[in-house]
Amino acid sequence: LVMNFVHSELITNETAAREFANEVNAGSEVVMYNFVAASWNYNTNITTENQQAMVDESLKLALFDQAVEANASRYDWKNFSDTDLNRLFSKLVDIGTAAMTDKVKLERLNNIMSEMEAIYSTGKVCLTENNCLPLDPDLSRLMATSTDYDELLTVWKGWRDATGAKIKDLYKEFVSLSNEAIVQNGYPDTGAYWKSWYDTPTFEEDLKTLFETLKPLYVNLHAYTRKKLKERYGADKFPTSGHIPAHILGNMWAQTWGNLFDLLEPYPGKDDIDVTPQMVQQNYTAEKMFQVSDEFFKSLGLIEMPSEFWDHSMLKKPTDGRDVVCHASAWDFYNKKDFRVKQCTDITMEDLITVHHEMGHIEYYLQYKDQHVVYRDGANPGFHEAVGDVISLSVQTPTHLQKIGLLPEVTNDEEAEINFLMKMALQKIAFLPFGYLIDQWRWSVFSGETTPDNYNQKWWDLRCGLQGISPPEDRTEDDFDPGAKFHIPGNTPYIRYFVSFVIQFQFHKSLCQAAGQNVPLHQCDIYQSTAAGQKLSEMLKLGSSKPWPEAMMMIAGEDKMNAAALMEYFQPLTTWLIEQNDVYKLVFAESNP
Ligand SMILES: CC(=O)N[C@@H](CC(=O)O)C(=O)NC[C@H](CC1(C(=O)N[C@@H](Cc2ccc(O)cc2)C(=O)O)CCCC1)C(=O)O
Ligand SMILES: [Zn+2]
Repeated sequence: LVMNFVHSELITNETAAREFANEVNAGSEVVMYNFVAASWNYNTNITTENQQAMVDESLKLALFDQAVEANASRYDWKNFSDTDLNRLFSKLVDIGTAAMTDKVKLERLNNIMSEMEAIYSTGKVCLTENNCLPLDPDLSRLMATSTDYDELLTVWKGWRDATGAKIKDLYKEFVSLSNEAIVQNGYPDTGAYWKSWYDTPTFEEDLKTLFETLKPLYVNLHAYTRKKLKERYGADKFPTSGHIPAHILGNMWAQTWGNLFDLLEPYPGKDDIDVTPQMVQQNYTAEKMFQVSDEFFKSLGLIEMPSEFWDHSMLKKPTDGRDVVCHASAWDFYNKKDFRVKQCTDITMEDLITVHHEMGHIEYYLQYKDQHVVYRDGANPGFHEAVGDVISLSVQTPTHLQKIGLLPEVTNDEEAEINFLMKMALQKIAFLPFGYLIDQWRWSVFSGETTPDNYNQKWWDLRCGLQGISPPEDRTEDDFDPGAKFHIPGNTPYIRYFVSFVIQFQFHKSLCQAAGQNVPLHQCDIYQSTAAGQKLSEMLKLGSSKPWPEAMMMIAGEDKMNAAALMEYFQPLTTWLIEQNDVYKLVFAESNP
């Protein structure tokens, strides 16, 4: 067969192009539904046949994407006069790792990813011969409540032996296959592709500026926390570097420190703003927690959860012995009808916050469901992470908790205010270096700057240098501590959370103004404000159809990420902490753990 390549001219007809895009949309909804449904089945029932079915669907999706890219490339889309059509086509041809033409390698890549996720999600730590505990809820509860230094160390180390160490070799292969695929999509490495979603040439500098701006708040909180932890565990347990051992912060990864509130509460004996006891006492169920959240969204005039959500979500850990991915997640089935949350919900305030976070994703899906499939995304990934957290900034205020019957009475004095801000800081400020460093590590791995023989060293350089957290016992390159954090085996990018933790305060400030709330930012509750809801939904409906600075301008009145709103929110606590910390600087010794 003589292959005669006809140098067909690029198609310039934009009406034909729009027609093509509409056909792709219809096709995408079917192929995406099949892939998401297969992923859902695997995540809610980890079996080899469900794993294979998911891999099969991801290969079909990749082939579909390759065909779309090939056909879209026949259009002269870069020169379209219709800027929206240009934007749409730029997304049609940008298919990520699906660009891998070698089917064997593409199948291997997908198999590795599902294998890493299975190892992580079925990981257990055996405290005694026949007492092996999973992360959710057992190990998480232990890390949150134990004050036994050695017990915490056993769990901390055990989790990393059961997950990270077992994932290391798979991850090396994953990195090279992912990079090989992404090069075929026109990017130098996977990290470059992930950063392209923010479409900002100064993105990394902007992030560094934000981090440096916020670092003093973190240093003060870190110094105060370390002082209190030394009182609890003894100063001899702390390295001379000024770092805090990683296993005593109330969380498996020391990413948020809210579970230390009992120790760190500045003025004990005030209102019990950790409403977990009230939730338990009022027989809260997982369902009830989601109904409380749904009611808040409805109060803003936003879209309520459809019946499919209630019929098909998995709102608590199954009791039939199935292995599931317990890590909470929200799901868009791309058929404009099916939207679900999968969460092994615990009856705690921490999980009530997570409920709102997941419902924020669902609200975004609902708001942009009539967009073209390629536009059914956040304006940038940070936007998607911010929606639920913005709502929960209002929900967590003592006045709101009182409105929904979880706080009997609210004391309005300086000390109660500092207590509240401390609780919020342990959730938001403590997180900032962690949210920042995960993809600093990953981008360096994808770019080749960090090679497999120093994966762990680089991880701890960042953990010590940026977070002031050090390993409670020696680590080697036989360990793979990044692999003990869901998003690494799960291959979920992470800088989106750092972005979210900054912009959610910009959104909050702007929605509070729209709601006519003339109170200090940390006391604002936008509950029942349809004006705030209107402003939020206008932005959400866009999905990713416009560059994110336009969406940012719509909702926040400025087109850049800006730490000012976060700093304004925490200002009273910042002042208090400086007084408490005898204003001494904290120096994290650079690289050595
Ligand atoms: C199909 C799919 O994957 N869907 C995506 C959504 C989408 O992309 O459409 C999704 O559901 N991703 C799961 C992920 C879950 C959580 C998470 O991982 N959080 C980070 C960081 C953090 C910590 C504190 C906090 O308050 C907010 C964030 C962590 O726990 O380290 C767990 C608890 C909260 C959010 C999520 O919802 O973002
Ligand atoms: Zn999220």
